[in-house]
Amino acid sequence: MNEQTMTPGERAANLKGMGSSRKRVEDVRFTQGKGNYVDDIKLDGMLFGAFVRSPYAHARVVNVNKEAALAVPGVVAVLTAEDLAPLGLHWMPTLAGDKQMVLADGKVLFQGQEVAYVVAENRYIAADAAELVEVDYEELPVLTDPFEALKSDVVLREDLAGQTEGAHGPRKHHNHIFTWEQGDKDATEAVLGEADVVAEEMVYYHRTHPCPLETCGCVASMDKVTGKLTLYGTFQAPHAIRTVVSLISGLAEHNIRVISPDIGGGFGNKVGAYAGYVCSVVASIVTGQPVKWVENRMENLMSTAFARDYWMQGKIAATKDGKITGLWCHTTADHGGFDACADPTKFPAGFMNICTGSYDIPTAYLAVDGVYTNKAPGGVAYRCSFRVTEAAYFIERMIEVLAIKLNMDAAELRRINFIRKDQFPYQSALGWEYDSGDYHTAWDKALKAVDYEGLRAEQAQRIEDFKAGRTRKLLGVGLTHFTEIVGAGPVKNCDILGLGMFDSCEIRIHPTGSAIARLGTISQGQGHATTFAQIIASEIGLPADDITLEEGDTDTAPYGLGTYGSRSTPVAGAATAMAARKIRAKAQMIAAYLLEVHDDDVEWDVDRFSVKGAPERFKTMKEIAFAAYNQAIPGLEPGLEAVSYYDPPNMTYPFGAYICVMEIDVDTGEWEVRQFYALDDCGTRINPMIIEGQVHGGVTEALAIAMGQEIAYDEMGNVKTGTLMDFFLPTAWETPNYTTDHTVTPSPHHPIGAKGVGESPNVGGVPAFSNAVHDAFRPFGLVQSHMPHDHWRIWKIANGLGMHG
Ligand code: PCD
Ligand SMILES: [Cu+]
Repeated sequence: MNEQTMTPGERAANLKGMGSSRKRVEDVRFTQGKGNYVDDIKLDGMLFGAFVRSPYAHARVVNVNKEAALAVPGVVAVLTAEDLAPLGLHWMPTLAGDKQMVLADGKVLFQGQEVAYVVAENRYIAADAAELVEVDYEELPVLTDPFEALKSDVVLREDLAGQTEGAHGPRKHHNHIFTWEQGDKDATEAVLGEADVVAEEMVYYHRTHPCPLETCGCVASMDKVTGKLTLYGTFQAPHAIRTVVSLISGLAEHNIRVISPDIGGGFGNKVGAYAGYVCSVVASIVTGQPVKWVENRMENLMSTAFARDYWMQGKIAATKDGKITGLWCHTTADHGGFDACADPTKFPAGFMNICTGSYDIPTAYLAVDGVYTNKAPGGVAYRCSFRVTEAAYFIERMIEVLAIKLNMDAAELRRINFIRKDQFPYQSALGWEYDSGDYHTAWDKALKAVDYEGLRAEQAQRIEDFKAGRTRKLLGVGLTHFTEIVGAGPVKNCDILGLGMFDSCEIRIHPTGSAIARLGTISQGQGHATTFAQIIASEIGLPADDITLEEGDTDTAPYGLGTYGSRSTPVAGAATAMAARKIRAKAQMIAAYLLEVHDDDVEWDVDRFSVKGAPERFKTMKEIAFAAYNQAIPGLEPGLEAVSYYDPPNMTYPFGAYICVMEIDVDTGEWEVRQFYALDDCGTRINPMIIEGQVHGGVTEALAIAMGQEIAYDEMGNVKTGTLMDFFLPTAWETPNYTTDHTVTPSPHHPIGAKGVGESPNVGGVPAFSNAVHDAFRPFGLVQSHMPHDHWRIWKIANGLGMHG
């Protein structure tokens, strides 16, 4: 084949552009063990830092004695709040505008809180010496229940005592953080008062943890000669970290270089700033040597950002034939000892106001109260963007509860309430403008794929058999139709610490027709090097294999807000397409010059510009690239590169229909997923194989959360699930087979029509699994029970329903 004879289709396939299941280019390195993670970084004279952490959930720190630790050979320094205070570094601002102690100053608020930081020649000495730091604690009463906390006389945050205004408005109580209200309270209450039917329920989404394979860590290296600080770390938002480090340390931002090397899974855990980063930076400045800090698994589970812990009281109103007329929700959000949620500033409960879901609900009201307790701070993500998982779980449970009350089929109840295709762009009662959707088509496709009618018939037979004593197993059909909101976001309403949430891409085409692109985002396993090259390949006609992608080095990448909230495709993906289009526009002028025709007389054709009406006269992108560096073209600068900073006009609203078929043994509480069907609509699909991988991963995490995973505390505030012996991570053994499917409803405002997908499977998966458990017991009277649905809890449901004789 040569360039003259190849058909446009063949030339397009050669590019491996959008729509191709191009193999992940990252994996050649990863599968050979050649990844380069933070812990692989070894610098000359590097020291190691380890924390002394509080064993108590609430206690006064009366005294810290470092002497024994300092006497250990190889120990270089032991830092406490007292050492940091004169530098103003004993606290740091959280992403939610709260004040978090870097090292405990007089008091600890959760088990595992950082009290002292030991710096030593290696990790072993640091750990041994940390054990020798003597801390005198005076125990205080512990509050682990947010409802109790709001009533208690015990003041958790003494530093805020008497402060009636918080970062998000007035505080009602000394353990209260904020109240956030959306929608129309009076109108919603009026609707509830007049409705034919109102279903009411408390929906609890337990506390869990992203638990990436690689824990959090960093290496701080202060070069005293150049005055430059290099900070390597597991950062999902490297540029934001650079700005934060500059603001809190006083170092000029141009003297800080932040590098995120390979990241072994982020899942939201690596968005925030941790005490370990600050202490490592200080230690490197003080000692003049590089300092590494890497958490162990227990530290990661106990002290870094948790997810969820939302108590959602709901009321849903409907006519007697099932048309929903109103939704009311009051959420009590347990934020732990500091408010460290990673939400855009104006959204203290994230995008929880997407809780009207996929339904056309005319009137709604949402209030969220954030509360301090003696638990670890965080409250970020874990495949949910900003509290979207909680919102989807809430509405998908409320729909089921309403179906019970109406004695209706839950699939039909959804169908009659879906936002119709012709209603998009749809204005929701809680303030969002959904960009596009076609819920009915997706729903019908899903029900048909699993033979929904057949399943219900089988279930009816099973119930009969169970009642007649012929089986001890129940069958549950878990339905979910979710609507996600990703791509934060428009600078007009989304910022983190004042930084607008745009994103960026810079592309440079080399003379020989290959390229490098740099983005403000950072892959943690999503495969950006593969997919973003595909966008460029389609846009400018150079093979994806000839495009290098680089992320995560703030000295080279354009400023961006990072990767979380499935924002990379909606925001940086859009920037990538826009930058590529700038290049194509310049290429058009170069081509016209070379072909000696007017700019308007050439047209784009896959990988080249050809003369209109004379397709045999053309210049390929490769030829154009060379010309850009080799010819003096009148009126044009040499070179071929472009940068785009993209501020999206709106979020994108991916959606999906998930169905889980589950068998449950009422005597043992054991469950088995017989079938799991996941239909996702993320608009234009860049790489179908990567999407499928994202869905497999996200549904598996959903299985974990719904069926067993929990960060549980006892009444003393001890973390009961601080190891992987107790914290459920599914292995291949527990993971069922998934069937993936899709529809394509492009985003009307995104340059290539793509929406995010990474979070969707978790948002949709959790309610699908949970609804399956509930559905199995529905015929026997179960309305609502709390996750995680481990064997013991399922057994208790069966027992409570009198099924054990
Ligand atoms: N339409 C479409 C979309 C998408 N895609 C693809 O897919 C992926 C994803 O994307 P997105 O959705 O946009 O997202 P991003 O931003 O990138 O990412 C993020 C996400 O992602 C996920 N996934 C994953 N994977 C892995 N492997 N690892 C990890 O870590 C992770 N994480 C998780 C999470 S959690 Mo957050 O942070 O919580 O908020 S959020 C999140 C990429 O590659 C892309 O390109 C395609 O293809 N197409
Ligand atoms: Cu999230």
